[in-house]
Amino acid sequence: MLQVRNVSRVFGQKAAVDNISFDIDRPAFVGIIGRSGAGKSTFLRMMNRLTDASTGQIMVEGRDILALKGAAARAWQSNCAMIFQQFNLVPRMDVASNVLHGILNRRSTLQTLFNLWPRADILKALEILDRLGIAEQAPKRAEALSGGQQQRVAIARALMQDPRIILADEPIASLDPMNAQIVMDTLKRINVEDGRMVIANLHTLDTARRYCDRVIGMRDGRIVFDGTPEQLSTGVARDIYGADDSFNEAATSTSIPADTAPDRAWAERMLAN
Ligand SMILES: Nc1ncnc2c1ncn2[C@@H]1O[C@H](COP(=O)(O)OP(=O)(O)OP(=O)(O)O)[C@@H](O)[C@H]1O
Repeated sequence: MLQVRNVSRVFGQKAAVDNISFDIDRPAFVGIIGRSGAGKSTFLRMMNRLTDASTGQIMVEGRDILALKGAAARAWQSNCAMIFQQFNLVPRMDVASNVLHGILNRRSTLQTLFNLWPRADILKALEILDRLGIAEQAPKRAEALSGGQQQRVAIARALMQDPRIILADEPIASLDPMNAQIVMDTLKRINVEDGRMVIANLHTLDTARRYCDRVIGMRDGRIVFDGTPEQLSTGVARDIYGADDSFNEAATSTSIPADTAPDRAWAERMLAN
């Protein structure tokens, strides 16, 4: 599905991402972990073409998406929607319009000017909000919602684009444990039920272990771990984070209660049904 080949991004003298390569061959839930400055955001931003790569290729269905220009690059961006730590909604705009903004680039200037949306698009937006459990929030201003609800609106906006891949840059870093769980559950559902690949930068080990099929560990721009959550031992984590023996996993925990979060066993049951 996706082949990352020798991708680097250099800022001045420093390689933020340093010659990384890996393949993802199915619509998996992939977590990227690493300490601050490891290069996680830069990688996601290159995938979404928000940042140019210095060298390398990212091949998707035989096309190097890093080489796409103009309309082709924009089409790729709507195929791999991105969600951010700070939600990036329009605060004073109502929730439904925020969701519809996911397809803003498909509208004419005139439609945009008069805020005209085809009925089918409005119904689709409401359907997505309903699926994510926040349909009743549709008329409210985005700024009136809790952080967890706002992140679900951002996910709804991403789904409006009907993307094959969802890139999530620290999607729960601003949320309390309960809302973090709701947002991670939502991303997992989309991954399992829709078969959309999710690549999420995560700053907590327990979340990566619980929700991901595969975890990639980055340190100083390089991949230093690529394996299953089971292989992500404390020793491996210590190495990824460049920590010493005093490394304490609890310091990277979201405190999502273990007995309530849907885990990979849950996802496997869903897939089996
Ligand atoms: N636009 C930029 N100009 C200069 N340096 C940058 C730029 N963007 C990122 N960097 C540098 O690249 C390195 C990697 O940053 P990046 O944001 O990708 O790391 P990260 O792992 O996502 O960290 P965090 O978890 O703090 O977001 C850092 O040293 C950062 O300062």
